[in-house]
Amino acid sequence: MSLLAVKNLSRRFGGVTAVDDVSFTVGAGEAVALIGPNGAGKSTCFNLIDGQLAADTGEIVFDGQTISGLKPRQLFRLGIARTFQIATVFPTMTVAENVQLALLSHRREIFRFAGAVAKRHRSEAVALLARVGLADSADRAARMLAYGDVKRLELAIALANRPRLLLMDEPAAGMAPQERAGLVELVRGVVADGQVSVLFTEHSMDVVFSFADRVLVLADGRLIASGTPDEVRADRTVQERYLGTGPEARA
Ligand SMILES: Nc1ncnc2c1ncn2[C@@H]1O[C@H](COP(=O)(O)OP(=O)(O)OP(=O)(O)O)[C@@H](O)[C@H]1O
Repeated sequence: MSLLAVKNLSRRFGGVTAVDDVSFTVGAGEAVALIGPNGAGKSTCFNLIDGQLAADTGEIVFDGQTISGLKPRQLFRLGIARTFQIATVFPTMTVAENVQLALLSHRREIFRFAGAVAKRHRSEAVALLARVGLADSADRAARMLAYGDVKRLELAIALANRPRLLLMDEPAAGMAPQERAGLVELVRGVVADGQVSVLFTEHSMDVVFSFADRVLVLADGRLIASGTPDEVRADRTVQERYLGTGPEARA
């Protein structure tokens, strides 16, 4: 059974059909890329899946349960987490405290222990930081981190909530090629560990083709292709409508 099943999802904004009868699945332990040109409907799809937007029609099923209409916080509790293109961390807190805060939140202890973040769940936070290669930075202020490391911290924060599905908005945006490769390797490792599936949007084709098990291509709100990276790369429609005209094609 799929972990996530999106069925005939549609959402309009005035005269624009941002997502138009889109259906796809994400299996347990799978990394799936959702790609397409600007305005294709990728963010709207994410906003529908994580409950920020309501669909006009269609259904979203997570782990066998219909989740259409649930609020972001309820979905978060069910195990759907999201990282954003612009990383969201608390810059004046230490790297470890950022993760400790997420652990407090996950355990619903945030109101009881908010004043004592520095003490709670420290060793678990450091273990999560080690998983993303940031253990040595545990006691630095988050604002001191290089951009690529902020993205790693954001991943550790997301993992603190033990998600089963991680939605990643352009995880490699703004990164140098070497940082990108490091992040891909890291997230691949997390997926390979089991338990977490990833659905991500990305404009960097090197990330898409090195990371995704499967690729979904949107254009004008419609799913125009899906398949393995090789299948999608070879697809004439995708080449014409996206890859052939995208920035990567010109690079
Ligand atoms: N809140 C909104 N109000 C009106 N129109 C919207 C809104 N959100 C998205 N749209 C429109 O829906 C379409 C799909 O937008 P969306 O942001 O989902 O695309 P995208 O594939 O994520 O693009 P990008 O790669 O540029 O982030 C676009 O035409 C956009 O202008």
